[in-house]
Amino acid sequence: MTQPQTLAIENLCICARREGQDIQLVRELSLTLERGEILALVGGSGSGKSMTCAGAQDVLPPGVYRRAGRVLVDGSDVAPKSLRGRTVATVLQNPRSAFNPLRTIFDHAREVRRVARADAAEDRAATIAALSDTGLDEPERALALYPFEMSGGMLQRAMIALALLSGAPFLFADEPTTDLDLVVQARILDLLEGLVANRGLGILLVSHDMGVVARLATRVAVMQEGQVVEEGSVERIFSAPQHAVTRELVAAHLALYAGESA
Ligand SMILES: Nc1ncnc2c1ncn2[C@@H]1O[C@H](COP(=O)(O)OP(=O)(O)OP(=O)(O)O)[C@@H](O)[C@H]1O
Repeated sequence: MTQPQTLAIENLCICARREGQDIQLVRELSLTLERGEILALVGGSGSGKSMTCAGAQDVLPPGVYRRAGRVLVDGSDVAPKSLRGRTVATVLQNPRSAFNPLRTIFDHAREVRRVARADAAEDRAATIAALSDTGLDEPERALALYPFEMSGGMLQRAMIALALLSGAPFLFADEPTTDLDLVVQARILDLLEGLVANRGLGILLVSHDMGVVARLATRVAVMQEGQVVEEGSVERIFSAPQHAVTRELVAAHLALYAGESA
């Protein structure tokens, strides 16, 4: 089966019901993600980045709903919830909260492979291979570990391994390095970069860290109040930002960078 090359979100509108009124959290948002690229979604806190990722897969929190919008894979309409774990894998900010504390890493891996309809007889070998691909030490031993027995960096690698096991061609990575120390952060970024280069994954990277964006992204989409206000290549966004929000984000990054190198 050939893998899809393009994932498009069109005209996504997400609302929350508050005191009998609809509040728009994401407004007419459209984005296209290609295999082999990292599209960074940036913007201030509350601008709608996480809701966009959740809404595109219909995994919205209670009280929040998708009022409009469609998702297309290689130009064909698909049901957003059908993307989960098959076309799109997700890596979240706090890996500890994403794992079931009562289940081992292998239990999680088996569940991912079940959703991906993979051959159960190969679960163990495939899981060891995926854990090893993420650079986790002693992958065989990691199979039997519970989340509380692992560090944040190990868990983030395990979460990325689960994403690989799903075989999904696209990855939504929502602040994947925010809770990690700088050394582990750099290793996880290297790992994500490698997955794009070696496996041709397409990554939607949600980040508030413009340093991470400058290092990893191919393109950047900037959000404000639920809308994409600017989109362009990473070079153009940093060299000639057009929108006030983009200019602010770039200026804040450059000020920090100047401070660090002083
Ligand atoms: N469970 C919820 N119910 C209703 N509104 C919510 C809920 N969670 C978030 N929101 C609102 O949705 C809007 C978008 O939030 P979202 O989490 O997508 O922002 P974000 O850009 O990812 O921010 P951050 O960088 O802080 O994670 C915000 O106004 C937020 O207050």
